[in-house]
Amino acid sequence: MITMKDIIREGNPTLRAVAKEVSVPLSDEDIKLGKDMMEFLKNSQDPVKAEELKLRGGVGLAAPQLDISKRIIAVHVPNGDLENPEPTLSAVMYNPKILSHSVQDACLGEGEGCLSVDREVPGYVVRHNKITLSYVDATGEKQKIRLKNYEAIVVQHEIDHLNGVMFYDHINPENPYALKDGVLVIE
Ligand SMILES: CNC(=O)c1cccc(C)c1Nc1nc(N2CCN(c3ccccc3Cl)CC2)nc(N2CSC[C@H]2C(=O)NC)n1
Ligand code: NI
Repeated sequence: MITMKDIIREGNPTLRAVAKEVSVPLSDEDIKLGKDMMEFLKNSQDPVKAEELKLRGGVGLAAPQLDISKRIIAVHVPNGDLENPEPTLSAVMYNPKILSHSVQDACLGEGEGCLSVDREVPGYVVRHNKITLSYVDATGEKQKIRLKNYEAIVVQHEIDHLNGVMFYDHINPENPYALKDGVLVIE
């Protein structure tokens, strides 16, 4: 089971490497890794398990954060409405690729956090508001989906990890809260 000790932190060169595509059909090893990554996210969002295992909450995780330089991400975005247990997006994505995106940009009003960054880095992380994404799912099927707003932000953050990009690379050093006209701020 994955816990915080398995997650590498800034300074580890794997976080700055470009990860390798996984071969399809998926190996048993890559399928198990995807399952373990998804289990970590669910545990991290469970108050009892997160406390027990001392996990930081996350809605996304990329294999390079486990010192595994493979193009695998897991995302598990709970529904904002606590009454509704259905997540708005839950998937393990192999070889995810952004095919196209909106002109419209967006950012999280509260900035972004990362399980591999043990510090607050304030500022707007401007990303595409909408993306069209292809990936191979855990059954080996090719998928093509469209995402927007928070889900799109999370997936872009995790795909950045596959390309050695950290969220704060996108923050304007002169003015971390500078925003061009028309950027959607997502609260
Ligand atoms: C500096 N200010 C901030 O971090 C920040 C501050 C306030 C609000 C937001 C919205 C912020 N931003 C931010 N908050 C999150 N979480 C909110 C808490 N949540 C969570 C925590 C515990 C249980 C269940 C859950 Cl659901 C887990 C997810 N996650 C991300 N990111 C950036 S994209 C990948 C994603 C990620 O999983 N990071 C580890 N950013
Ligand atoms: Ni991250």
